[in-house]
Amino acid sequence: MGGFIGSHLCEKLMSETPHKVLALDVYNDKIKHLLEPDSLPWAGRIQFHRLNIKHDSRLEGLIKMADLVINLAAICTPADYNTRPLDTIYSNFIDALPVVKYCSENNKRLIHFSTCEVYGKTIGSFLPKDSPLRQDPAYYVLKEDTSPCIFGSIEKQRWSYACAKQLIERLIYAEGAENGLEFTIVRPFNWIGPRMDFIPGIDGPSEGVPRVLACFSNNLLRREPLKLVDGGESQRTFIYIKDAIEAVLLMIENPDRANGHIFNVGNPNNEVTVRQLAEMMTKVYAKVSGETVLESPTVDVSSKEFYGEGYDDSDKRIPDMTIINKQLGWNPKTSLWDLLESTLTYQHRTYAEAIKKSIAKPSAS
Ligand SMILES: NC(=O)c1ccc[n+]([C@@H]2O[C@H](COP(=O)([O-])OP(=O)(O)OC[C@H]3O[C@@H](n4cnc5c(N)ncnc54)[C@H](O)[C@@H]3O)[C@@H](O)[C@H]2O)c1
Ligand SMILES: O=c1ccn([C@@H]2O[C@H](COP(=O)(O)OP(=O)(O)O[C@H]3OC[C@@H](O)[C@H](O)[C@H]3O)[C@@H](O)[C@H]2O)c(=O)[nH]1
Repeated sequence: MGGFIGSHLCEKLMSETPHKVLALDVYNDKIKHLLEPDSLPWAGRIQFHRLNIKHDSRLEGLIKMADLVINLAAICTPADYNTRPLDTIYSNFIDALPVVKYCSENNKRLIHFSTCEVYGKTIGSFLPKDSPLRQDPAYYVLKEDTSPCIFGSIEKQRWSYACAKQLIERLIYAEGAENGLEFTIVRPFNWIGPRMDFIPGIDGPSEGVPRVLACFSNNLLRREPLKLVDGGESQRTFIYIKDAIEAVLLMIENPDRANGHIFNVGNPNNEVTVRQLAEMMTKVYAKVSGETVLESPTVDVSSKEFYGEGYDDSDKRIPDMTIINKQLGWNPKTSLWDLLESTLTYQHRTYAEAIKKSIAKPSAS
């Protein structure tokens, strides 16, 4: 609950609902503004417990106290999947097991965060480059109940994350089928917004590689070219975190319509290639910061150089919205331009000064 999505969810639950939250995480920096000072209107409704779900005897007791458990804890940055595959698999599968078990044994409802990466690559990506079928949505739109999960070979350790998430989904589904666990599985499609990940060298390790929004924000803030991995040809649909949180709230408030379902949560109207994302972020950042655009705003880099051996990629990710639309009547609202404008305004306000200072006064090595 102390990460990017968790912080936005806590904010929503505090400001718009009467719910109480027991927030568990190893860090609380992103929810500090909700915990202090004691005079906040929701003081007493949110409690933070610093614990690692991997090994903490307090976990079962805390689950017993709750009506609903939301599991967001995971390693979920692609730079880790091929470089720390063991940690990635343990985090996304093994460490989630006690949460599922305690929910099942204590008859607690569980909302578990999976990922759109469980779909892997599209069927269309295996067709010849010039095949007209590549234009047919049947070959690329991702549907919860019919699309297959297509991963690369075992050497492509990129898929360690997707595979672990798939197995925990199957386990939760089986707990539902065999033991009556009440569950909802969420598959987020590139949720982005303020507080996502970290800016290397400012509030995270200098050598760290966060997800694309933070990588590109860091480049823009430092006036460096944005790095396009393997030409930036992969496609993604990006959704504003605040739109996505509305969907999670509907799941929380409507158990009868959400239980037993797997939901894609994304914005099919916001599709771009990574290259187009870089171009748009460059324009938006110039607008919100008042700074000029570099002569060469992007630079190509190979995935081996950027992520190391064993990287692979999802080619295209368009969520089918039929199930979430039917069950919860939810639709995303914010355009990519608008969500980048508010997010990059936040990035500029939060980090520009700190970056300037760090450049002027490099830390002693
Ligand atoms: N942001 C997205 O677009 C996206 C997309 C697909 C899936 N997801 C999934 O949503 C969930 C949340 O993602 P996020 O974007 O907020 O990432 P995040 O890294 O900001 O949040 C994850 C949080 O989990 C905590 N955590 C990790 N392991 C823990 C442990 N063993 N014990 C206690 N806390 C632990 C981390 O400290 C962090 O605060 C993850 O399960 C992720 O796989 C997110
Ligand atoms: O600096 C960069 C960073 C990233 N990229 C590219 O941008 C694309 C998006 O990268 P992200 O880091 O946002 O991560 P991905 O979309 O590949 O995966 C994410 O998807 C859903 C979640 O489960 C996870 O948060 C993560 O696995 C990839 O094609 C990546 O290669 C760049 O071209 N340059």
